[in-house]
Amino acid sequence: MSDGASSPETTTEIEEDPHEGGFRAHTAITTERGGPRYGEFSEQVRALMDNVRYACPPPEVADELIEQLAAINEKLDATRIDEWHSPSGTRIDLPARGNITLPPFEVTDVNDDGVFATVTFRDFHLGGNKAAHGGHVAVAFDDLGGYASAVAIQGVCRTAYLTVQYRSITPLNTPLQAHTWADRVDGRKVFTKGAIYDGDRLCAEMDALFIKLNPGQQ
Ligand SMILES: CCCCCCCCCCCC(=O)SCCNC(=O)CCNC(=O)[C@H](O)C(C)(C)COP(=O)(O)OP(=O)(O)OC[C@H]1O[C@@H](n2cnc3c(N)ncnc32)[C@H](O)[C@@H]1OP(=O)(O)O
Repeated sequence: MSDGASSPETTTEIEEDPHEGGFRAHTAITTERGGPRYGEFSEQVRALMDNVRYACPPPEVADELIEQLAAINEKLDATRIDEWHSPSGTRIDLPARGNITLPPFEVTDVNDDGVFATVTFRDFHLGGNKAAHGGHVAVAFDDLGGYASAVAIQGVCRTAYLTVQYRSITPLNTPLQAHTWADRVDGRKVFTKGAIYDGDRLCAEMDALFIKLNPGQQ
């Protein structure tokens, strides 16, 4: 995130922050949870998913991998904590805030014109014929649109609807320019728009409504 970027109401430590409803009343922001190598850890998981998407392991390799993956999962299972304290989704120093379920993006600016980010769809986001799956494009819009809405209304929002116009192929493994912005705010409603470009070429557009949650709202 760029210096001086504005952000929704945030907190750097949530231990004292009351858990109000399904979302926190504040957006947790951290840079240290999970330790200094959490970014590398996340990237290894993404590389795993990239490889799995294209892998065709012979049976003896599958046998070996299943054992290794089972051991890894056992080790990871022992480190699980609750969602409010997990690094995933709060590490603003990492791609997609350290959330490996999102297409990795880096926020380059947040200002009065909205949120600007570079998003790169990976091999594991493949829809077909080297193009990103449309659902993953919507996921990127949901998170970056939610971010722009939260900044505009200074509070955590949930998506009421989100539509995507797929204008041209969204390529994989290519840094794309994403922009989301609040077009209009009406009470708790934030009408939000977005676009993803590959250079000058428009890949997809978003039209969405985000609603600011009331205190305690699920
Ligand atoms: C730095 C880190 C950043 C971090 C930034 C991180 C960003 C992450 C963003 C992720 C966002 C998600 O994925 S959220 C997950 C996906 N979304 C959901 O699960 C939401 C499920 N739906 C709901 O929970 C609910 O329906 C809500 C909260 C959306 C709305 O319910 P509500 O709060 O009771 O509000 P309600 O009274 O019904 O509606 C309020 C007003 O909105 C209108 N409205 C409500 N829904 C709709 C609709 N679909 N289409 C049109 N209009 C609607 C109503 O008519 C009303 O207008 P009026 O009468 O006032 O004029």
